[in-house]
Parts: sequence; C-alpha cells; structure tokens
Amino acid sequence: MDKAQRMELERSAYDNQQAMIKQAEQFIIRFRAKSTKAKQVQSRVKQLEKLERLELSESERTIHFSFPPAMPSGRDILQMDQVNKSFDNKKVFRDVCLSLQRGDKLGVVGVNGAGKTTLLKIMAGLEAAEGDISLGHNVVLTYFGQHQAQELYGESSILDTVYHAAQDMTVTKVRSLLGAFLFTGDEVDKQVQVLSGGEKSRVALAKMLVKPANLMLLDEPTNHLDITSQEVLQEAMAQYEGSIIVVSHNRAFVNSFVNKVLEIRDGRAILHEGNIDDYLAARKQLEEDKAGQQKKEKSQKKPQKSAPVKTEQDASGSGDRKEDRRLRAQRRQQLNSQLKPWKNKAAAAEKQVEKLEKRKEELEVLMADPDLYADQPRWLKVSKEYNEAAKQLERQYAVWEEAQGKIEEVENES
Ligand SMILES: Nc1ncnc2c1ncn2[C@@H]1O[C@H](COP(=O)(O)OP(=O)(O)OP(=O)(O)O)[C@@H](O)[C@H]1O
Repeated sequence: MDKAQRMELERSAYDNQQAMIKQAEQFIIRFRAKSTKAKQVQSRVKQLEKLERLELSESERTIHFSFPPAMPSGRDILQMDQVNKSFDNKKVFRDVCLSLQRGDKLGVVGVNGAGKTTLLKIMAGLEAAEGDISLGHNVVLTYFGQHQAQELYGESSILDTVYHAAQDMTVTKVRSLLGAFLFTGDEVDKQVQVLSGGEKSRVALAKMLVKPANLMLLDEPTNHLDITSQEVLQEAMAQYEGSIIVVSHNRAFVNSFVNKVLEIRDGRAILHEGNIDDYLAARKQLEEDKAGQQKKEKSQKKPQKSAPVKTEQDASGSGDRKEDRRLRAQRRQQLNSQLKPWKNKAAAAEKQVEKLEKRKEELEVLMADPDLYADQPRWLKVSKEYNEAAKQLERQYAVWEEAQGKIEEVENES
C-alpha cells in the first residue's frame, strides 16, 4: 500500500470514528432526561469513555488535494481570433488572438480595469464578444468567478453542496478538501445561507474544483484563502494535468505554476512565454532598451555644442558623408543590439527543436514495437516521455516563432 492510500485509509477510519462519536453524543443529549432510555444513554456514555480515540498524525493532518481525473482533451484547447470587446462605446480590448495547447497554464495580468475578468468570462462563454472563439476537441471547462458564491443554494449544507458537485469522490475526500479550505469537523454541516461572503466564496471554489474538467478558468481564486489553503491549491494546480487560465493579483501563487503569461495592456493582449518572473524580467529589459533608444535618439537630435568649424572640404560635402557614415554605423550597432537577444533566443529554440525532434523520433520507433506495449510499466514511462517531448517541442516552436516575429519586426522598423 502506498503512502497516499495509507493516509486515505487512516483518515477514513478517523472520520468514521468521529461520525460515530457525534451520533452517540447527540443521542446522549437528546435522551438524557428520558427515564425510558436511561439504560441506552448510560451504555453510550460508557462506550465513549472506553473508546480509544484515533488521532491523526501531523503529516496526516497536512491536507493535500488532487483534482479528480478528467478525460484528456485534444491538443488544441482554446483558439481566439481577432476578438474585440466594448461596453457601450468604450473599447476594452481589440484584436485579441490566442492559441493554447493541452497542459498550458496561463496567467492573465494587467492593471485594474484592463479587462482580465471580462476576457475570462468571454473564454467561459459567459460574456458575448466579436470575433472567433473556439474550444478544442473534448474540452470540458469549469469556471470560478466571484459571483459564483451568489449562485449557491442557501438551504444546502457545505458538505452536501460540494459532495453533490463531485462525481467520483468519497465523502472522506470531499471532507479533506473542505478541510483544506478551512471547514473542519461539524462546520461542514452548516447551511450555506448562514455563511459570510468569504466563506461562501470558499465553498464555491471547492465546488468548482471537485468537478472533473480539463480546462479550469479561475478569477482571483485566492481572495478568501489563508496561506495554508493557498499552498494546498498551489500544489494541486502545479500537479494538475489539464489546462488552467487564471487571473490573480497574487504573484507568488500564480508564479509557481504558470508557463505562459497574457498581458492586457492598452486594449491589446500580448503573450509571453514563461512565468510571471520571466515576464517581468522581459518587460524590464524592454523598458530599459526603449529608454536607452530614446536617450540615444535625443542626443542625436541635439545640436553639437562644440560643432567643429566647417573647413572648405566640409563645405564640399565630404564632411556630411562622414557624418552620414557615422550615423549609419551607429544605427547598425543599435539594430544589432536590439536584434541580439531575439537572435540568441531563436538560435537556442532551434537547437532545442532539433534535439526534441530527434528524441521524439526515437521514442516513436520504440513505441511502434509491440514488445514495449506488452510491458505496461515501460510503455507508460515511454509514452509519458513522448508526451512531454511533444509538449516541449510545441513550446520551443512557439518561442522560435515569437523570436522570429520580433526579428522581422525590428528589421522592418529600421
Ligand atoms: N457589464 C459591464 N458594463 C459596462 N462596463 C463594464 C462591464 N463589465 C466591465 N466593464 C468595464 O470594462 C473594463 C474592464 O473590466 P474588468 O472587470 O474586466 O477589468 P479587470 O482587469 O478584471 O479589473 P480588476 O483587476 O480591477 O478586477 C472596466 O473599465 C470596467 O468598468
């Protein structure tokens, strides 16, 4: 039996005992005053006294949560083409194009009011927009937004609400998840309608997480979670095999699991490879390059304080040619320094693509061998490596394409 199974068993035994204790206590309270039940009440009091109470060890008390498995989607999960959105006459964004693949975990960033929530709702089909938006084959989507809390049924208990949303989860597992979201013991029996706004929001999040899905859209999921619950969610997100699109101001949370960042800025959406740290470093670099460029341009425009006195030769035009040559060389240098990081990036991606394609081919040969299929553990190992290589290959292609696009952009501007 592995550790996870043992933990599940121990927790299940603990939960069963807790339920039995609760029943006995309720019986005692209810019939304490009834002489006809005195014998049964006494026997339960004794039973509770004699009971060897199970304890959860520290590690068992640490809550882990993993998502219920969902069938895998096709390779492409979401495609957006020239999507525009306006409210009344106010444009929120325009020409949003985005293509996400299975396993992508995307963080959406932007200043307040940039349109992050609106974009997520459009992706979830909850908000209309102009343009083409399509989900890939077999994509099963779930969405969590702040208004979900208002849609809970008030008369249901917390446990019932989440348990009914789950398809194949045991009560023990649901309780464990609720524990991760700060509802322990009897609290899970509270009716939803008596809960605070933050508590309702946590129930809505738990309800969403137990539904089997392969694409999760989450809008500010950590808003009402304490640090431990955030960590539980963060770990589960990192291990989740499906795709995630998340809007969150919580940088540490998002940074730990995203592999792409979509920045909404001035009505445009720009895709960056990597996590939030990578995105911020790239932006810093871009801003520094831009500032350096502006400084240079400014200094070129300024008349030279100690302009050399023109000689006859200068007047004949050869001095202007010299200056022209100097400026051209300077411009070339600027261009090269702008192009260099992108050229390096493209070259590195090309190398990776070559390596990954070779490995993928080797694995394909291996996988075509019927002997391998007969050896299930090896087959699983090889097919996992194959999927991973294919995923990485897609990423490297995207990096290469982005870098090539930038190179062309810079060259066309010059
Ligand atoms: N239903 C609506 N009617 C009119 N304007 C709206 C509507 N919903 C959003 N907006 C406007 O669209 C813009 C984008 O809002 P959105 O909530 O998507 O931004 P956000 O990036 O999620 O902001 P925050 O980070 O503050 O949550 C804002 O100017 C907002 O006022």
